[in-house]
This record gives sequence, C-alpha cells and structure tokens, in this order.
Amino acid sequence: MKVLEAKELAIGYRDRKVVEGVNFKAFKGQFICLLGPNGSGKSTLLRCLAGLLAPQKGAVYLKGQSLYHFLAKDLAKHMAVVLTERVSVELLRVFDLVAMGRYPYTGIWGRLKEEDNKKVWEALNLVHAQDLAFRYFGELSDGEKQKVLLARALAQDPELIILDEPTTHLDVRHRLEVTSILRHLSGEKGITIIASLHDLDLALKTCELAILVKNGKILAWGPPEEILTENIIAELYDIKDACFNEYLGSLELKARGHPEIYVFGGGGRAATLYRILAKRGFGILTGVIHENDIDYYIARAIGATIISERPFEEISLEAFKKASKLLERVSWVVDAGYPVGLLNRRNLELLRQAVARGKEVYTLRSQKEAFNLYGNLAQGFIYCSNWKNLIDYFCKPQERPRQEAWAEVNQASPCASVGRGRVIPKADREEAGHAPV
Ligand SMILES: Nc1ncnc2c1ncn2[C@@H]1O[C@H](COP(=O)(O)OP(=O)(O)OP(=O)(O)O)[C@@H](O)[C@H]1O
Repeated sequence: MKVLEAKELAIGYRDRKVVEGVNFKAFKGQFICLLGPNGSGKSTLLRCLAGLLAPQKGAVYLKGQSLYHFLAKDLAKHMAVVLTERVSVELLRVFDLVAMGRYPYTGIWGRLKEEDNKKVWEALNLVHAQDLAFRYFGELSDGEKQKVLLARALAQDPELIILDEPTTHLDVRHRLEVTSILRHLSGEKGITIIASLHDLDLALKTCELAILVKNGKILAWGPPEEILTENIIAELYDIKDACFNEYLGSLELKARGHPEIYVFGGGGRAATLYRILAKRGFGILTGVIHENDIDYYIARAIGATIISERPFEEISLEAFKKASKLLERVSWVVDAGYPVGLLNRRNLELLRQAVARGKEVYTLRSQKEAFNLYGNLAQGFIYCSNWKNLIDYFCKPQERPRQEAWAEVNQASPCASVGRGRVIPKADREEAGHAPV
C-alpha cells in the first residue's frame, strides 16, 4: 500500500532552490533513508515531506491525497515528525511529553482517557523507556531523549514517521538500540519510516530504500545493497582518501603512504594489520590472496596494491610472477601467519625469494610453525608476538633488534632449544612489555 508519494518536487527557501526533481513512493512498512553530505538538503526535503515547508514546485501525496488538504490534527493521526531542532520541554516529565503525542485524539482540554494512557505506556514500552516515565526530559542523556521523542511520535499512532538524523550524537549502544527499534517499527508494526542518516553502515543494515541527495539533485535511489557502491559513495561525499567497501559496509582509509610494506595475507589473518598499517601511513602491497578472502575485501577497500587469484584456484604462474615483481619494490615483508594449503603454497616460494633478495621478513607465526613451514630459512625472520609488537618496530626503527644483537641473542636465547631464529632480544621485549616469543 502506497503511503507517501513525492512528485516532481522542487524545494528550497524563498527563491533559492535546494533540491529539485524529487520523485519517489514510500510503501507501508518501508524503511527509507536519505543520505548525502552536510548541506545537501536532507532536512529541507524531510520538512517538505512532513508538510512543514511548502514545495516550490510539485506536490506530496499522503495516501493519495495532497498533503496540504489535511487539517493539522488529521495529519498528525497519520504522520509523526521527529526533527533535530532542540525541544524546549526540559521541565516536562517524560510521561507528559509522550502524552502530548495523543493530542490528535484528545478533546480541546487535552484530557487523557484510559485508552490514551494505555497508548502512552505502549509507546514507552516499544522504545524500552518505561523506567524513564517520571524523570524530567531535561535530565536525560541524548540517547534517552531520542527514545522519548520516538515514543511521543509513536503515541500519535502514525502510519508514517519522519526523522531527521535519529542516530546522530548517540553512542554505539544507543545507536544500535534506536536503529533496531526503528527496524522493529517498520518490519513488525508496518510503520513507514523516512529518516536522514549519516551512517552508511546502518543504512546498509536497516533500510530497504536509500535516496542519495547531492548538489541539489537525487544522485541515485534504490535498495542500499544495489546502489551503495564504492564509486557512488566516493562521488556522493567527494571522498578521495578513503574507500567504501560495499561488501563489508565500511569505510577504510587508503593505504597509499611510504614506506611500502609487502604483506603475505589470507584467511583473514591480515585484515587488522592492513587497517593498522594504513592508519599509520604505510603503503601496502599484498598477495597472493584469493578473491573470496576477507583479506582481499579489506585490502581492496583500503586501496592496497593487490595480487590476487580467482577463488578456489591454485596460485597461477602469472600471479606468482606479478607478486615476485612487486616484492622487489619493498624492503620490509610481513608474513601475517596466513594458513597454508594446496592452493596458496606458491606464497612460500615467494617468501623464500624475498629472503634471498635480502628483505627483512617479519612474521606473526611462532618460531616452531615458521621452522616447520620454511625450514632453515626461518632463521632470518624477525618474530613478533602480535601486531602491536610489529607496528612498534616499523614506527620506532631504533627499537628494532640489530643484526649483531640477533646473533648474540641466538646464542644465548631462551629459544636456544630451537637453535636459531632472529628473535627480538629478551631485554627489549620485556622493556616494551612484549610477551615472550
Ligand atoms: N531556514 C533556512 N533558510 C534558508 N536556507 C536554509 C534554511 N535551512 C537550511 N537552509 C540551507 O539549505 C541547504 C540545505 O540544508 P539542509 O539542512 O536541508 O541540509 P542537510 O542535508 O540536512 O545538512 P546536514 O547533513 O548538515 O544536516 C543549506 O545550504 C542550508 O544552508
């Protein structure tokens, strides 16, 4: 069932146009979000859809009737609006504030009947705010206030709720709580929700339809899974230093810094490391990873240079050669401790090449595992117990163990039973709070 429709809408203030060419339909129980940069016109559009701002052109229809034919009280029975403007009801108790949502149903004195009281409690229950009922609104946190304003909207018993940035200023818990309440209202209660959001991740996870507003126009609209692509997000927000990964729903900083580090990843072992290296300004080269691997998605999102292989295929000679060439560019190589199987065994050979070419190899594997995989070659590795350890050595080269120190350590090392391995000197490790290798 069609609840709201915007036809050829042009909106703005006085003779200034903010957005034009707006056409869309909202159906029963749909959760629609407006996304766009600051100042693109999301709030203006919401105000117009709520009947608070007359359009410069076109019209808005509520259940097939022009919005402007509704009396305010009748409109409030169909539609509730939660805007970001500060609500000056600080001295009101929560119950009384939510009860104000019943005004379309009460008489001129606003006296609440049994049914109204029931609806107010129901609304408070729906947003999990019963325990706030007798607190003053002004005393509440932003997250609690948002829930109470939502309860007031629900008390109107509307078919449609329009919200301006309902999750802004909320911490992670409240953001998730408010979002899951909204999803429940649309999914279970069949209430249509139209909200402006700044959170792409939430838009992907909660909305059925996204409308992207940019430069006075609708840049795109459709299911977020289809339209929120890397390119469209870069265009929408003019992003150059980060990438949106549509599969993971996350924005990642691009890893195009210096010096460059080659990371052997796979099986999700390198995902955290990629992000941390990118955050610290290193350039990342990585491979050979399979194109269905979580590491591949993260590496792509951060704009790393990747040598990849098709899913479930053995690393081809072609990919091997490309990776081998790429390895020439770096001085530092990291073995992220990826699982080795039949399909990616060629990575072992690549790492051998790196050692032969005199690259410094850092590994997150245990010495035992490294010796099992690489044999005597593992003598030349630098063992790091975790990624923090590793990053410390990249960011503070003066703390890196020197060649001579490694030789000394190897002779008197607690790892002497293994008999070899360029381990981080024990004294250094303890000083830096590192776990024993
Ligand atoms: N009352 C007003 N009178 C005149 N211009 C206004 C008014 N309110 C907003 N604008 C202008 O309209 C444009 C769109 O503003 P709007 O608040 O709709 O954007 P927005 O996408 O909601 O931004 P944000 O994400 O920052 O909240 C801006 O250029 C803004 O300066």
